[in-house]
Amino acid sequence: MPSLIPGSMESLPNNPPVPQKIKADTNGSLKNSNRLLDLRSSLSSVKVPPVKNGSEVKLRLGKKMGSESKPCMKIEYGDGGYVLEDVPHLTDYLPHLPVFPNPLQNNPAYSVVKQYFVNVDDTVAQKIVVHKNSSRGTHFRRSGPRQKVYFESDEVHACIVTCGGLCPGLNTVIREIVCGLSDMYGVNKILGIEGGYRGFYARNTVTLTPKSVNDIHKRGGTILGTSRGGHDTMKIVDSIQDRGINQVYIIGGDGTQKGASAIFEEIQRRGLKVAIAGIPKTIDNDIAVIDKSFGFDTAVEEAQRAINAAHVEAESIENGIGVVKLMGRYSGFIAMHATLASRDVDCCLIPESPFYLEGKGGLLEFIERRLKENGHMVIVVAEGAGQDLIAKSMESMNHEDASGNKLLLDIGLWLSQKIKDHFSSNKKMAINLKYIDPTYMVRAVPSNASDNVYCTLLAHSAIHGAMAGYTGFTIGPVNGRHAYIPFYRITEKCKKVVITDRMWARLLSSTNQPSFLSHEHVEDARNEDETPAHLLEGNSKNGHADEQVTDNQQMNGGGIKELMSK
Ligand SMILES: Nc1ncnc2c1ncn2[C@@H]1O[C@H](COP(=O)(O)OP(=O)(O)OP(=O)(O)O)[C@@H](O)[C@H]1O
Ligand SMILES: O=P(O)(O)OC[C@H]1O[C@](O)(CO)[C@@H](O)[C@@H]1O
Ligand SMILES: [Mg+2]
Repeated sequence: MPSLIPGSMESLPNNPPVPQKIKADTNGSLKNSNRLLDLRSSLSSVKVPPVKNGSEVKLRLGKKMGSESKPCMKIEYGDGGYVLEDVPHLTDYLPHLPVFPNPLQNNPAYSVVKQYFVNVDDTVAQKIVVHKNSSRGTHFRRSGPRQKVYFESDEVHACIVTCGGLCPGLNTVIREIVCGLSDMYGVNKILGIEGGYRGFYARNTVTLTPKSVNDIHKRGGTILGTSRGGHDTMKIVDSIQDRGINQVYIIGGDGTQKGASAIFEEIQRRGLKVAIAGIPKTIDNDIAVIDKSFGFDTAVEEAQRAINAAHVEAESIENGIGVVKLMGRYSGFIAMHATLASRDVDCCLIPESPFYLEGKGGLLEFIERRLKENGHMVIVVAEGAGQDLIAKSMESMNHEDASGNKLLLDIGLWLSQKIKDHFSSNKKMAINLKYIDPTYMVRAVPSNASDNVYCTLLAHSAIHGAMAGYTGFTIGPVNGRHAYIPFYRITEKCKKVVITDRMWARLLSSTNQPSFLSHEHVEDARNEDETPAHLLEGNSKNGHADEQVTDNQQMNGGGIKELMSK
C-alpha cells in the first residue's frame, strides 16, 4: 500500500501523468488546472506558446526516423521564459506504481540534516549570468533524495556497467554506487556487468558488495572491464528482463549515453519498471551541459608530470624541444588546461584550432623564433589536432574503432618528424627534440582527491534519482549544482573548446603562441557556435535567449559571440 509522507514537500500524484506508450501516436492534449500534457508523434511540428501564468508540460515522444530514434522530451514552461527540460519518470508509462517513504528518513547519518530532502520543484538554471530583462531560460531538475521513493529496498536489483575508454574515477563511481545503495537505501542485490555493453549478453556477471568494492577506488581502470562496440539493444534489454534487474547504472561517454538512451526507450516500450541512470564519463571532458566530467582534473594533473619531464629535457640541452601528446579526440580541454596549469608550455595545439606549419605565421617560424629567444621550448599537442594536415601528407586510413569512432593518425610522431626534417634540411639550427607520449598514462591512474569526492556526488545523484523513480536520465553538475539531465541533451552535441572565447585567449596570452587564425577561421568558428535550433519556444533562434557567455559556458562550448563583442 503506498504511503503518504506527513509534511512532505512533495505531493503524491493524484493525476499521474498519462502513460506515454498509450498516447504515443495521438495528437490529443490533456489539461488540468495548471498543466498541459501535449503528446505528439512528431518532434518538429509542435508549436505551443508558453503559458503566461502557471506552467505547461509537454511530453514529446520519439518516433523512429531511419535508424535514428528521436528522444522523448518532457518540457515544462513557466513565467518569465522559464523552461524545464525534465527527465522521464517511471509513472509516465506506469501510472499506478506504489510509493514508499524514503528510508533515509530513518538513517542516523542523514536524518539529522536539516532539509536533507530536495524539494520536488527545485530546478537548476543552465544560464546563471543574466541581464535585467533576460528570460529565465532552460532549467534541469535538481538531483538529490526525494521524500518518497518508488522502490522498496529489498525489491531493488541493481546492475552497473562501464563502457568506452578508461577514465580515472571509474572504480570510485562503482564503489560509491554499491556503498551508496547499501548504506543509504539498504539495497543488497547489485550485479556488476563485465566488459561493457556486450557483457549483458556475452559475459559473466559479478556480485558487488560494499566489502568487495571497499578498496577499488585506489586502483585505476575499471574492475568490471570495458569495451567499445557490441551494443545490441534487444539482447541487452532481454538480459535485464531475464535477470530481474530493475535499476541500471551505466557509466560511459557520449556513445555510452546514446546506448543508454536506446535501452531506456526499449524498456519503456516493453513497459518495464526499470530505472535507467547514466553517469557521464570521458577523459576528454567533451560532454555537453555538465560543468566537467570526472577524471578530467586527475588527467590534467597527471599530464603535468609529462610536461615537466619535457621541460626538464628541453631546457637542459641547446635548442631543446619537448613535444608532449595528450588525449583529446575532438576536444582539446586536457591540452588547454594542462598548458594553462603548467606555464612551461610555449605552444598548445588542439583540434578546435587549425594550424599550419610553413610560411609566415606558421608553427615552424614560431619554433625558430622561440628557440632564438629562449634556447628551448615545449609543445603540447592534443591527439586530435592537425588531423587534416597529416591526412594531406599521408594516405588517410579512415579507420574506425568498434564503436564507430574515427581512429586518429599519430600527430605527435608526425609533428616531431616534420620539425626535425625542417631544421635538418635548411641547416639553420641543430635542434634536440624529445617526444613524450603519456596519453594512456593520464587516464590509467586512480582518481585524485577532488575527483574522488566528485565521483561520490555523481553516484549519489544517480542513486537518489533511480530510487525516486526517475529514469532515462544522466546526471552532472550544471553551474555547480547537480541535476538530472535528459539523455538527448548530453548526446546531441559534443562540447568543444571555443577558440574565440576567454579561456583560449588566456592560453594564447600565456604561451604567446600565434593564434594561426585567419579571418576565415574566426568566421568558421563563429558559425560553428550556432547551436542547432532547439525545440524550445520563447527562446531565441539558437535556443538560448539573451545568451550571456561565462567561463563556465566556455567549458560547455558556448561563447563565440563574446569575443566578437569585445
Ligand atoms: N549511437 C549509439 N547507439 C547505441 N550504442 C552506442 C552508440 N554509440 C556508441 N554506442 C555504444 O556505447 C559504447 C561506448 O561507446 P564509445 O566506444 O563511443 O565510448 P564512449 O562512451 O563515447 O566513451 P569515450 O569517451 O571513451 O569515447 C559502445 O559499446 C558502443 O557500442
Ligand atoms: O581506448 P581507445 O580505444 O584506445 O581510445 C582512445 C580514445 O579514447 C579517449 O580517451 C576518450 O574518448 C580519447 O581521448 C582517445 O582518442
Ligand atoms: Mg565518445
